[in-house]
Amino acid sequence: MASEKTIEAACVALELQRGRKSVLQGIHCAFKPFELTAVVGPNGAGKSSLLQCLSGVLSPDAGHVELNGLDAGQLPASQRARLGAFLPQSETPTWSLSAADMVALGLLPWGRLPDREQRVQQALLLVDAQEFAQRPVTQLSGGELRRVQLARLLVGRAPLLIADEPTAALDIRHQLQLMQNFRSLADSGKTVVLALHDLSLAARFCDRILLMLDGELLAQGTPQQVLTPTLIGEAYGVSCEFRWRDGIADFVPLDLLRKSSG
Ligand SMILES: Nc1ncnc2c1ncn2[C@@H]1O[C@H](COP(=O)(O)OP(=O)(O)OP(=O)(O)O)[C@@H](O)[C@H]1O
Repeated sequence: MASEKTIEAACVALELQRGRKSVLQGIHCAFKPFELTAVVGPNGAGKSSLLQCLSGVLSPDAGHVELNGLDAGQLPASQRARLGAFLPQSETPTWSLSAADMVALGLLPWGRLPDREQRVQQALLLVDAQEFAQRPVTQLSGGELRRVQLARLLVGRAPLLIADEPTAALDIRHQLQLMQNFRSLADSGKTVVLALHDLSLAARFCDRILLMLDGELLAQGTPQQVLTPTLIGEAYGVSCEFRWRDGIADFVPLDLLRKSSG
């Protein structure tokens, strides 16, 4: 199990309570090798909570996560870390370690690999952050730091990659580069799950979309099946149009359908 090259992850009847609020209800979904999945939905819909359960950061109150058919909650933490890597939505560094050292933290689950330095350099290159390698992470801009944190996610060997809003702080060039990287990683057999707010990027790069609303899965399927004006209207309360041109989706929000509650 520890040396799995590909992984199928599944959420089975997940329920999660945070404070007094039920934030995940009856979640059933599966994530497969070679697939890039976007989890989308309005603020507070439960995307981060779902990703935190999938990665093992949170334990669900009911239901479970399966990794290649085994209950992930029963696996030792070290083994689970080798199977799935997770980038949380936000994280403020408190030590002034170098960017290269921060990236190397992503290799901890594998011990001291002989090609450690090479892997760190390759991961920094993937996110265009080689020039920051020796800079203290406390002195980077928000987007620069995010790219270093993304390199830490990408540096390891885990077959499951989970990232919460990975494009949020990035400029458009680095957003595009990152989504191309995630696409290539999925094409090479990784199982990739991203929470995204950018529906154009989700439609263009992802195989599957999970649309969440109020802790439930409102819809799941291909971008064409899920990103429809009806479903987007129901989830976000906006009217919209998707324009497709040469496989590139352009999501255009048109107007508010109801007063936003968020
Ligand atoms: N630590 C917490 N304690 C209590 N409630 C929480 C906590 N974290 C999140 N929540 C609540 O859980 C619900 C789901 O939050 P979650 O962060 O999963 O949503 P999200 O879809 O990722 O939102 P966003 O798009 O704003 O990041 C929200 O109602 C939120 O207020």
